Amino acid sequence: MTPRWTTAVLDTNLSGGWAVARSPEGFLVDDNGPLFAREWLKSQALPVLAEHGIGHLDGEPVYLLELERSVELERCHWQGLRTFMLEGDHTLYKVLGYAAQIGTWAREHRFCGNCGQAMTQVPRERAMHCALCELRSYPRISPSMIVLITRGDEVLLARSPRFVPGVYSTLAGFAEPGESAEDCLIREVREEVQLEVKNIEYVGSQCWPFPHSMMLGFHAQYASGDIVPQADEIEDAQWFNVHDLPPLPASRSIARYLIDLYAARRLGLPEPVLPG
Ligand SMILES: NC(=O)C1=CN([C@@H]2O[C@H](COP(=O)(O)OP(=O)(O)OC[C@H]3O[C@@H](n4cnc5c(N)ncnc54)[C@H](O)[C@@H]3O)[C@@H](O)[C@H]2O)C=CC1
Ligand SMILES: [Mg+2]
Ligand SMILES: [Zn+2]
Repeated sequence: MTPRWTTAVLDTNLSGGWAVARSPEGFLVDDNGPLFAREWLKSQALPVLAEHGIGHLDGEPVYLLELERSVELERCHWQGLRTFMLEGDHTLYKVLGYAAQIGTWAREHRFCGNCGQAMTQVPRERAMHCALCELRSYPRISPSMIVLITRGDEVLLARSPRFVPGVYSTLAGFAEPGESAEDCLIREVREEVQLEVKNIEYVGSQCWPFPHSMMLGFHAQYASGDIVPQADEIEDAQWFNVHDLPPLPASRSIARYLIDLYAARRLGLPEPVLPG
């Protein structure tokens, strides 16, 4: 089956296609959603910082207008990426997630980090280029480990003070330079709950464009130790029985998938599908 959405570096000098507009307040939306006829959108005198050709949706070219600030447009409002993740068409969320990552990265690489000159978009490649010192900057992706630790029928779930009240999730953390995925996982688990784990197994991954994480999902078994939650980062951490789980993260998150997958296997239920 041909995928509905494929990324590409499109020539912004060509006309036509769809466009999405993004400001610090999210994506512009009208009654038909966030996709607008590009020529119409470009005629709206928006404060465009940069335009990026980002790919094809159902065969049609899609562009991003990255705006300096949000503006009022009749019958339109602004909607954050998280809302698109939580509800609505998953393919559209993938388009917007990609657009958000490209928009953020290009915005944050307008000037060369090496010599300070203004950078320009490279034609036909997703890169920013400095003509003075030849530095090329590519989109930033931050690998993060996420792990479900289990002990028989029990799973270890924790709360960050940033979570919605009541919700518990798996442990996660960013890789540091010099670490393997496993090193990172072991360090994060020690830092956040002071436990040791064994039999680490890779399960699957997910792009998490908030703002540029690549989630690498693992399952690990409890080896030793007593839970000691990390001050400030972890508000509470507990063992929960798979028959009696607390409120869990959003269904499209890999955190939820890791929990649902383990629970399904323990309870002999059909396995969930990893949301991309
Ligand atoms: N898709 C999913 O199911 C889930 C995704 N996540 C994501 O995983 C990521 C890591 O989770 P946390 O527990 O918040 O991370 P963490 O345990 O590493 O702590 C966050 C801290 O790391 C630092 N940090 C921020 N960006 C960084 C970067 N790019 N590289 C290195 N350090 C950085 C900051 O000091 C920040 O306060 C976050 O982006 C979070 O949104 C977390 C849980 C579930
Ligand atoms: Mg963490
Ligand atoms: Zn430079």
